[in-house]
Amino acid sequence: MMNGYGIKENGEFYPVSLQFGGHKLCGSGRFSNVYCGQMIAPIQKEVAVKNVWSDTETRHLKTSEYAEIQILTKLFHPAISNLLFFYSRSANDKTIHCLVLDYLPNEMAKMRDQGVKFDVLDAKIYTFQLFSAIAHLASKNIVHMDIKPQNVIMNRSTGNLKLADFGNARRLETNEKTGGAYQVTRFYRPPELLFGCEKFTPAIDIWSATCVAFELFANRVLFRGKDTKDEITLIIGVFGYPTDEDIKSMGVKRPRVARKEARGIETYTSKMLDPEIYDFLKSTLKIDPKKRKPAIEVLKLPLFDVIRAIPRKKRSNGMEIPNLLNYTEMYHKRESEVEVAPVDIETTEKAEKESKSSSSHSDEEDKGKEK
Ligand SMILES: Nc1ncnc2c1ncn2[C@@H]1O[C@H](COP(=O)(O)OP(=O)(O)OP(=O)(O)O)[C@@H](O)[C@H]1O
Repeated sequence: MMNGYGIKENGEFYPVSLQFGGHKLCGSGRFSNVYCGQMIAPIQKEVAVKNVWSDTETRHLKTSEYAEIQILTKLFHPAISNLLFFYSRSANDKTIHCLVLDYLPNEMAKMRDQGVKFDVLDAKIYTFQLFSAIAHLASKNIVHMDIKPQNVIMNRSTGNLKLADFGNARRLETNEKTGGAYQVTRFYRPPELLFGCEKFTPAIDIWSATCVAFELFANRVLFRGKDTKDEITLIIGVFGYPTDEDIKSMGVKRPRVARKEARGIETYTSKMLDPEIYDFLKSTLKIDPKKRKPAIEVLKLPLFDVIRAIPRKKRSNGMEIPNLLNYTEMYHKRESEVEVAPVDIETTEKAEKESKSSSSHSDEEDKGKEK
């Protein structure tokens, strides 16, 4: 048993006892290990547990104050790997923040590396879910800031998708600066960040999600730049050198690369895709972030009519398209899945501090992950 917290509908935390069955390592990032396995109490569900080592900046924070938890508390949507519970534990005198998250078994990047190809219907289903997730983020004034195939998890059999890893996500109200060119993994980084813009906007996620969607439809990376300059050159080769209006809108200096004629996305991709897919790509891949179609509008495109069709179409594996009709709603209620036990928060926090290394996870495996 582990003392942790659940999240109420209004975002408040409540103390709860957590119990897990066996876990196995199912993914790792630079600063975390992710385990998947069965949760036994207070709900029975397959979950992912992300263990993040606190760094010098976050060492003094309580787990409830950790940024990724703060952001995930504000979100709840079927296309997001939602935060269900959290707890902390200690190992080697370090605090480990543990996030209990919705789990799906297939990571998009791993499938791509294994040579899995998606048919057009599945690519539409996954793209729809990805954009419904970022529409939800935009409705909460949150930008993910690292949308890429490594952070997209799926269930290939049911056709469900969830956006994961909110470790870089930001809230727009904080008016923080992005740090420009080094935010968002290069292939998915929008032009304004490549040109040094320091403002966070939901349009950043629109560009990155469109690059991911292109991979679903075309089974290859859209802009595989070798470095920042090469990434800029590839983008300018397709869309042309930014106009004065674009530069003003982004609030950046003119990029120092050769001025090229725009080849257009169709020519660049050898006209390999259906016209309705190009209509989508052209509505979201705009140099000027203000001209990119917002996610909520993308969901209305004719490209996704097949998802709305009744009776629901069958996918190539014989299963029906998942019911995604309520995905366009921005408000999804957190189920109060758990009877709130009468435990007081102070006692739980004290018990947490005292329960060193009481988890079933191996501290050895988590070693070396300190930021
Ligand atoms: N909810 C989940 N369900 C299944 N697998 C997951 C889940 N969350 C994360 N993973 C897997 O674990 C990996 C690492 O998780 P995550 O990206 O959240 O860690 P990170 O330390 O923030 O990564 P990065 O180094 O990219 O910042 C993911 O690429 C994915 O394969």
